[in-house]
Amino acid sequence: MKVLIADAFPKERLADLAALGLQVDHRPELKAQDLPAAVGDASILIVRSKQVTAQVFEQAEALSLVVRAGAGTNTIDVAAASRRGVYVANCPGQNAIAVAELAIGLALALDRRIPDNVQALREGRWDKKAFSVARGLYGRTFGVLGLGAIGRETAARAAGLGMRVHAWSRSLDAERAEALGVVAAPSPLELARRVDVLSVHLPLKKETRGLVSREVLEALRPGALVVNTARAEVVDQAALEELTRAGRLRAAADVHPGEPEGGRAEFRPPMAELPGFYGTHHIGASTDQAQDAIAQETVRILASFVGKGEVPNCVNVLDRTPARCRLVVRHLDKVGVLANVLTAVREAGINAQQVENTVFQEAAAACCVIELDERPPAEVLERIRARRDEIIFAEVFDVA
Ligand SMILES: NC(=O)c1ccc[n+]([C@@H]2O[C@H](COP(=O)([O-])OP(=O)(O)OC[C@H]3O[C@@H](n4cnc5c(N)ncnc54)[C@H](O)[C@@H]3O)[C@@H](O)[C@H]2O)c1
Ligand SMILES: O=C(O)CC[C@@H](O)C(=O)O
Repeated sequence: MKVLIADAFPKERLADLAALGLQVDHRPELKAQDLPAAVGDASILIVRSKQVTAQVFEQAEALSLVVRAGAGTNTIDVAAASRRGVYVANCPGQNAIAVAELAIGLALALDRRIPDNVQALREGRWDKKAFSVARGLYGRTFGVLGLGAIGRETAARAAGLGMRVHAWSRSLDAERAEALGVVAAPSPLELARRVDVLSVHLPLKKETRGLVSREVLEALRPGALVVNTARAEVVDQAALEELTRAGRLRAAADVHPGEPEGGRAEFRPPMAELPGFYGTHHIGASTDQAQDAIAQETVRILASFVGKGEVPNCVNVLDRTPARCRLVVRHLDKVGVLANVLTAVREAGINAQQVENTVFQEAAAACCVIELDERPPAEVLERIRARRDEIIFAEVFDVA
């Protein structure tokens, strides 16, 4: 089976992939626009931030699995993958510590203006007077937006600095907040009203695009710090720029609108030159520790896929099918029994969405649950039950 790796990948893990019997083609220099042609007859594609467009899924007929060697899957056209029955998996949590370390580093850098300090000395300017102005973080309030893997690691580190941590996450209740050592805010807006530092850790989805809106940013206290290591599009960039330019907020971001996909390019993010803004080069996940953890997880996903046909961390299978009812058939575990049941269903023009067969001890009997588009007419059920030499029980249940 062929694997194309279209981004950087640690050397030792390339050997692990080869040891799985995979034919590995490592081409980190590939551009996103070349991917549709480059995938060729590969069955598996591994990418970091490289865009995987619908065209890839339309052209690459052998493609079965795309692994995002990272967390966010917004760079992959997951809907197009789903239409072609291609699995998309990611490596959740594996780079969380690295990103949390950067988020905290950026908050500290903003408070003490560390990059400007360094820059001034590089230019031969001693300015203890100007650089002695800082509020300090201890005892202040740190806001976490999105308490997933990175949000949780960031919250723990902010607490370690002696900060009071408040958080908003869509399913956060007071009990879970207490267990995580944070105070739950009922909305992003209310979180913004409470905090001195706002750190963004939400994935980019249609519901989160612009979630850190002008209203949320304006609700922050004057002089508050905003740190975005998630995705640029989650934050209203025009409002952030305006409020930073006005000196109302200070901001740091690891992610930028229209950032280049490769390692080196000419790029001037619109806010890069503002004195109250620090930008880094989308390096949140770029520590040796994180990259090795990601690569090991990628190897685990591929080992499971080639060994068992199972895809860990798959992000594009439905949790629940659109089925309206469930046909439950207990039957003798013999050749052709399920084919007979499915034939009866098919001849009624009903689509089977999902089929799961579990076998009783001693493998003499089994139970098959078939999720169906619609309720089969009574005569179909009678036809199935009529095969008394193989069917023990058959009934239809509505899916609640
Ligand atoms: N700067 C970097 O290098 C870097 C590295 C890794 C991840 N990231 C970004 O950080 C994001 C978060 O990563 P993570 O590992 O914490 O992911 P995660 O899946 O563990 O956490 C995401 C959080 O967002 C919440 N969420 C998901 N969909 C939502 C929605 N529609 N509305 C509101 N909340 C929603 C989830 O409940 C969860 O709490 C990634 O999606 C990625 O965009 C950036
Ligand atoms: O691979 C990278 O460098 C970035 C990864 C990061 O954005 C992620 O979502 O995991």
